[in-house]
Amino acid sequence: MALLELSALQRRFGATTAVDDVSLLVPDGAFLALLGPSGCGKTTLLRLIAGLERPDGGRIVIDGQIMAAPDRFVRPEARGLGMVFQSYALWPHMTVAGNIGFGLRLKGLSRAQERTRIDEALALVGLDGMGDRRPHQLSGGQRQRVALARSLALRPKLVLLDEPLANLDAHLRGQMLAEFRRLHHTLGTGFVLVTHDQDEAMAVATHVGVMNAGRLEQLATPEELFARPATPMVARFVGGGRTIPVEVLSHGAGICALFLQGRTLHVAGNAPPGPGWLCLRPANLVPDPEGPLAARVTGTLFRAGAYAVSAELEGAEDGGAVEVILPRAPRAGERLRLRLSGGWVMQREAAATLRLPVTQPVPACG
Ligand SMILES: Nc1ncnc2c1ncn2[C@@H]1O[C@H](COP(=O)(O)OP(=O)(O)OP(=O)(O)O)[C@@H](O)[C@H]1O
Repeated sequence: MALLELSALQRRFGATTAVDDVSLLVPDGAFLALLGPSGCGKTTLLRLIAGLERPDGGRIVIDGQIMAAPDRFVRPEARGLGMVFQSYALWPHMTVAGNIGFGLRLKGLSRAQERTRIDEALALVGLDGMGDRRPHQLSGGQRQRVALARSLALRPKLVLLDEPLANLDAHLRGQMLAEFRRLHHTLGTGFVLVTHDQDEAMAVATHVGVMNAGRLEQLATPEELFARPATPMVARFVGGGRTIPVEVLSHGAGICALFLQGRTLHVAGNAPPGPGWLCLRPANLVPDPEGPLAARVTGTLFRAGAYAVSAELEGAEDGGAVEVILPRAPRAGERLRLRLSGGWVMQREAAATLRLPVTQPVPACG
């Protein structure tokens, strides 16, 4: 059964359409990350799923149950979901156990059952024995774990995470990401994570939905997003990608022949002959003195032990901006020779019609 099914979902605020005709279907046990630039509508979409916003149109089905439709609206507390927010939203005057137990009160459990659920939830997030502390006696990372334990204690079918790591430092963020992944594997609970950090999304998600101006541009596995972006926006947004205008000469068996810098190159793609975009990520351009392409260095940043070099492919229609990773610092204006070790070609016109069929389930990845 599908974990989450959204059909033609709409949410408007005055003249702004925050969520614009979004349809998607994710399978049971998926970890969905909603990714996109600020203001693209990802938080509104999460709030619609949670029941904190009412849609202006469309339908939300969670685990086979209609939660919102033109004639139906299930209240947030009746949706059986867990929610973890950036702010943690813990009660400061209650102990950790009290905070976790608060949501359990409505479940009609006995004191002993409640205690067992609290202890189980604390153990799940690695906070055994901390039930008597108050939130101010915990670190930021520990508070985030309490917020997570509180939602897991309810044994929800789906946990919604709204930028839950935004207040943590890089080290703690890494730890919590590993924790989310572990919990997802061990519990089999579905997760929906809202983030603007693509490394975060790619690290934990089985499926990533990229949003732009209220619309869903693509829903795919992280690997698919990298290898086969559906729209120019996804190509540019994910993984430091750049798009170069090219002329596609022919297309067959998933390979496009294209014309660039006076040469014919063969690159994976789905574009018919005519104007196309060559989508390149830094890893697709390899320095090679015999390489067929030439580019001029325009800037350099030292990053993660290597040089992230901005360059311009010679002769490209729109300046040909690309990024290349070099093991040495290049000279300003240096002419680099490069070869392609990957890339993706898409049609330049009518890119919107190239959207992948997001209403179809995407196979779960390992
Ligand atoms: N309650 C509201 N009233 C009016 N406009 C709103 C409201 N909530 C969101 N919006 C608008 O809807 C659009 C989408 O906002 P949303 O918060 O969903 O984006 P986001 O992708 O989560 O952004 P960010 O990453 O900055 O949090 C924005 O233009 C925002 O200004």
